[in-house]
Parts: sequence; structure tokens; C-alpha cells
Amino acid sequence: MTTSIYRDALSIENGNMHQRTKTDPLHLHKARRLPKALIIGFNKCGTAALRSFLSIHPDIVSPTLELYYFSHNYSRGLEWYKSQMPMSTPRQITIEKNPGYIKELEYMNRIYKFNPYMKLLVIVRNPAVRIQSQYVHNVLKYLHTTGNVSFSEWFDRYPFKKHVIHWSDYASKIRQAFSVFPERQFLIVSNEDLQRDPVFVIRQAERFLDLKPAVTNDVFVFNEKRGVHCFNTSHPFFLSVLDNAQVNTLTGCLVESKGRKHPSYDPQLLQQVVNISLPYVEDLFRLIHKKFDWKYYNT
Ligand SMILES: Nc1ncnc2c1ncn2[C@@H]1O[C@H](COP(=O)(O)OS(=O)(=O)O)[C@@H](OP(=O)(O)O)[C@H]1O
Repeated sequence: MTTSIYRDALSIENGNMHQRTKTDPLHLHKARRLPKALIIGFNKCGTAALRSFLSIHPDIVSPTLELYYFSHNYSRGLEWYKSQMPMSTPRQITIEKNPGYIKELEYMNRIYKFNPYMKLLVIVRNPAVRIQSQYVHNVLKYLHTTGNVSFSEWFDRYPFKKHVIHWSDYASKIRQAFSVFPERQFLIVSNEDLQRDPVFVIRQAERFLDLKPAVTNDVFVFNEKRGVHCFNTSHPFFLSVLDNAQVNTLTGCLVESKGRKHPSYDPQLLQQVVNISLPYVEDLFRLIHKKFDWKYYNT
């Protein structure tokens, strides 16, 4: 049974669409539609790349901005949320991404109340590498307050173990989300797979979202300088991401803040990080019945 909020939202949407078709038959039923799928986590794991890569699919649209609706902007209401969505046709799926949604049980409950059939995409990343990404992100973002802190100094500023666990424990957040939604409503992929072979990950998402396979290898080109896949700017699909603020329209790559240079590890620090995070990685693989090929973690 559809919950009331989702049903009401759908009827508002259908009502609007109906009016529009009656007055403007050439409008092709375009309207702003609420998401049927969300990318809910995790920070610094490639959520922007996953969102951007998926949004090139002809049957997917996605707002470029993170809207924080199920977290900080909940009081703004559904009509506000809907007004932030891009226009779409009835066959297109709208996907929003916010890596913070998976962090709080309350946010997951709000999503369930909105739509118990929501499809949820989660991207995870080798924790030892993810922490380097977090360091660069924090140091650049908070440089004015932190000063130029080295990678090992940065660890010293936090209770070290707690800090590593906080960023490595994907399993407890996924388990929490599994307590709200059935497991079949999740697709869990890895940043490493997305980096290595975007189409491999997009195929999984197409199947999960019940979409026809449409994204092929020629949509992407490997950019040697950035060391990641970027959009092939001469592919006709590229036109659909021209309004994506996170894509450089000249190079087809994600903006510079998505793919920064990482600091090198002191071997002892790396070993400590791996030792602390290993049980969390094992827990994750057990929970999701799937393993990712993560360097340093021979599980
Ligand atoms: N093309 C491509 N393929 C796969 N992954 C990519 C790609 N481009 C960027 N990235 C990765 O995205 C990392 C940033 O993650 P998020 O977008 O989740 O960051 S954020 O939490 O929203 O700030 C970012 O992390 P850093 O490399 O540490 O900057 C990248 O690993």
C-alpha cells in the first residue's frame, strides 16, 4: 500500500500533469517529479560521480544540488522539495543524492514515510583511502581555522581510534538503514569499481532501477591527467549533463574538488588505520554478502 504522503504527492503531480496536457498538448507531459531513488551515502566515496554518471542515462534526471530535504530542510515541506527537481517526462526517474541521509535513523524513517518503495543507492570506498580524501577535504575547507595541518597531525587532533572507526564503519549505518527498508531496495557499489569501469556500475544501477541498458563505454573517456573517467564531450548524451554544475563542460570531467591529490601515508600510520578498520570492513562484507577488492584488506 502506498503511504499517504507519497500518494498525496503523486496525486498533486498527476493533477498538475493532467492540467498541463489539457492546455498544452505539446508539453510532452513534462513536470517536476519527486525522486523514486536516492543516493544516500557515503561522504567522499564518489557520490557526485555516481550521480553525474547515472544522470547521463536518458531515463534519469537529477538535481545538481544537494537538497538536504530529509535532513535539515525537512520543515520546508514536500512542495518545496518538488519545486527543486528538474523537469522530467513520465518515463524518467528522478534521483537525488545526499551522502548524509544514511547517517541518521531519523532521516531514513522520513524517507520511508515519504515512500516505502524508495530505491536506495549506496557507494562505499576503501576506508584507508577514504580517510585521505577526508583529510584533504577538511584541510582545504577549514584551512582558515585549522591552518596547514599535516596528515599525521590531523589524526593527532582527534581521538585517533574513534576517528578511524567513525569513517570506516559503513556497516553500522547500512544495518541501521536495513532496519527501515528491505535489503532488496538497496544497491551497494564501490568507488573503486566506479573508477575502474563506470559502465559496470551503471549496468547494475540500470537493472536495479528497472531501466533499459542505455549507457555504453563510448559515453566515457579515461582522462590520463586526472586519472579518472570523464564524459566523452562528443557523445550525444553529453548534452544532457551540460547544466550539471559539477561537470566541467570543456573537459567532461567532474570539477577539481572531486578528485584531489592525496597525501602519502607514513607506513606505521597506514598499518594502524588498516588494523583498526579491518573488523569494520569484514563486518560490511558479511552484512552485504559481497566483497570489494580493497588494497590492504586481504579479507
Ligand atoms: N570519475 C570518477 N569515478 C569515480 N569516482 C570519482 C570520479 N571522480 C571523482 N571521484 C571520486 O569522488 C570522490 C568524492 O566523493 P563524493 O562526491 O562522495 O564527495 S562528497 O562527500 O560529496 O564531498 C573523490 O575523492 P578524492 O579523490 O579524494 O577527491 C574521487 O575519488
